[in-house]
Amino acid sequence: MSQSILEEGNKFLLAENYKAALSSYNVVLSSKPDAETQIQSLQKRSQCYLALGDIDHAIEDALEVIKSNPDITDGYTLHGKALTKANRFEDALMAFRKGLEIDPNDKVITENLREMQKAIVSSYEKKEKGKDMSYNAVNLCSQEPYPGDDELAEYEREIIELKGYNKLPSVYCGMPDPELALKYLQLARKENKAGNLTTALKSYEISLEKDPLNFDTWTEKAAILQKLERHGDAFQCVSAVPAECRSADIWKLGGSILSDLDLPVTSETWLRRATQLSQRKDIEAATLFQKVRVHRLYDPLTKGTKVRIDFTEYGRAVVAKEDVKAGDIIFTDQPTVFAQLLQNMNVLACPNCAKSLMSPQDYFGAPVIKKNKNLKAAVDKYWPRLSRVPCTGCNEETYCSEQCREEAWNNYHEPLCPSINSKVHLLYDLCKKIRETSNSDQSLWCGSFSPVMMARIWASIACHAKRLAKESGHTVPTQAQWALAKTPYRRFIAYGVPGMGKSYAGIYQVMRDIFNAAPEGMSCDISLRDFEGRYFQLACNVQCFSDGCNPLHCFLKSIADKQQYAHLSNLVDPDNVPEANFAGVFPVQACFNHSCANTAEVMDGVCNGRPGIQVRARMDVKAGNEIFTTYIDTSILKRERRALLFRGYNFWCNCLRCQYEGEGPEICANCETKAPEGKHAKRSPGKPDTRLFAQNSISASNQGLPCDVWLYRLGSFPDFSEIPFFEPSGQKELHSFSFSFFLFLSFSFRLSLFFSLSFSLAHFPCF
Ligand SMILES: C[S@@+](CC[C@H](N)C(=O)[O-])C[C@H]1O[C@@H](n2cnc3c(N)ncnc32)[C@H](O)[C@@H]1O
Repeated sequence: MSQSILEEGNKFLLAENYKAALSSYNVVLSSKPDAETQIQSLQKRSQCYLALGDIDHAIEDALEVIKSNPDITDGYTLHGKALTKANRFEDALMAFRKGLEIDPNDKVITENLREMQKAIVSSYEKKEKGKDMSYNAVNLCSQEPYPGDDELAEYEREIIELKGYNKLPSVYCGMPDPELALKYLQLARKENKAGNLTTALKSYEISLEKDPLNFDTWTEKAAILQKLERHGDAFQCVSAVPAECRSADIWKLGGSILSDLDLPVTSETWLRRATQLSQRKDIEAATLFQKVRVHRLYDPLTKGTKVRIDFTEYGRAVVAKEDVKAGDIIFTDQPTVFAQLLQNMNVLACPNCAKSLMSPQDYFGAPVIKKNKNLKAAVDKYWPRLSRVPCTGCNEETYCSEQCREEAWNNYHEPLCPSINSKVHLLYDLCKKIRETSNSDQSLWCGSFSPVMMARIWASIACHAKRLAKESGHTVPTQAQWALAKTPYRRFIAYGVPGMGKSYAGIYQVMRDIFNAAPEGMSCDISLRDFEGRYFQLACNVQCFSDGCNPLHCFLKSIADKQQYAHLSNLVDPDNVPEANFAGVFPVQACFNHSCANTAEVMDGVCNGRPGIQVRARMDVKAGNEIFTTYIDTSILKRERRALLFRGYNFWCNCLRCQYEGEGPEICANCETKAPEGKHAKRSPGKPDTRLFAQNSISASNQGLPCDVWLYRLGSFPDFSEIPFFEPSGQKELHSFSFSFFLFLSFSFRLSLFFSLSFSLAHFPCF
């Protein structure tokens, strides 16, 4: 009976009569059919719901199918399709992934992934095209004094006194003669305009002798002196204008001169005043403020490297201090905070310095070593000697040395050690739970958002604050000491959608519980805003890394020239080496802006003898030019790149390459006409930056060719001039690249995040 109704339903479904089909499947399912019929009906009913736009029910049925038969791909395909329809792309991706784990060659899933990709892009294009959601860096960056600035300002005041910068300049005051003063002022301006600075200066001086109360003259003279690099004298001139009479422009000039005098905190005070007086309209003053701040905070970090940090329209930016050659290591960087990804927690590594602690048994397996005498001899001799030093209070952390144990204790572990904090087990339980479950949210936390990483941020702040309190003879830190302890994290931008913390209420609660229960002097109450801010800091800045020189690498290197052990390297599958991967935030590297034609790349590296990252130039960069890395896989199409960057990082990319490329391989970059079938540009999927689509009528017409010739270029960005023209092949492999660029599977890219799709972004300035 139910079989015949099922067949009837199938006929309706085939005829796209979804309502009738739905009724048939309802009848079948209410008749308690056998397991096979039930699965089939649920599957078909889910399809009907989907076609009728009842996505919730479609999802419900898909989940039932998965529950009844988790080992076939059908349920996951349906689930993924329904989630795609609901615009829940991350969840859909997870569902399809699970299906592909069962059958990596499932063509239906692959096709659905392509459909989903198109849906993502068009949903963005529809909603967002033309809107510039990128933040206005100058307006959003705070001008609040930095913790500890009071002391620095006092120190700078002493220098100003000592050097006499604030002394009133001596002026010979004869008989006041405002008319003559004006004449000389006009003359001075003329000379200044003509570039005769010294003559102009003389005229300003005479003008001031005749009218010493003309503040414009003082200001203009100061500007000339600044140009002549007589910064001390220049500051004396702006100081000659009483504070209450200073215009926004005078404050700005003074701020700029103070910056030249290397008195950044006082310079910031003057520039802050200029910004306030102009009611934040003077972008130049506000930008200069951020430039001064960025230099004072970052110069110590970039000392001895080929780069400096500057402030541009996109906020902080990495700029070449000197000419950089392709292949140069530009700098190395050490994480401010990091944690091992939960995904590979089974690979032992030092939680304090990220050094791999893998033993030969972990790599080869004890039985293999026991059986293979040669291997045993080699590992006995050449495997690096590693210590495993456990925490004395708990079983959660094992370090590579006593030094790391001590450092970890002082820097973050004390408030996170179960022997000290009765609530910390909540964190470890949470991690365990996340590793065991695998819905998309949880997977995110398994990656860059390891809750351990979040906990470590507050733990390191708490340890730092307690240390500062101790140094001042107290047990509980003051507000100022807490603020000072937070300063290392101010380097990381926090940009995202307020309110997201509620989606992770459980994780937030665990953080609160832990830090409320932390030992005296370390306990703090984490507000929801604080939680969100830290979360977005990770979202915008986190970078993956691992020990690039792990014991296996060292071992293989040591035996490389030993004839008798040469064959042992065959025992290692280079694609399957267990690796302890970490997510960290790196202060200098976090200043890199993105370009789809990135001039530098981030790699595993060694910094101060510890695992960290190194940044290598991909091409020559001239001194003074900004250096860019990429946040995503750049081998994908412009449309997808832009959608991805918007989704993950909240900006529409407008890099050189995006400007150069057309809207797609089927659209003319100049006139936006759609190319006919067979005339689409050829791409080479998965090959970053080797083939660039640049089918454009400008180039075509430059060559004297009409727009409808449909040419495209092949070559290496950005050397356009050298790129020859080729005839299109008509190949339509537009979407055949792998989906692995989604989420953070590729460690050479930043860990891109996918859930801050929003239209109400906010900056968290004090983070
Ligand atoms: C890791 S930060 C890069 C440094 C950042 N400029 C800062 O001040 O901290 C990432 C953020 O920089 C901005 N950004 C980076 N590259 C950009 C680009 N090409 N265009 C616009 N904004 C960009 C975006 O707001 C992004 O979320």
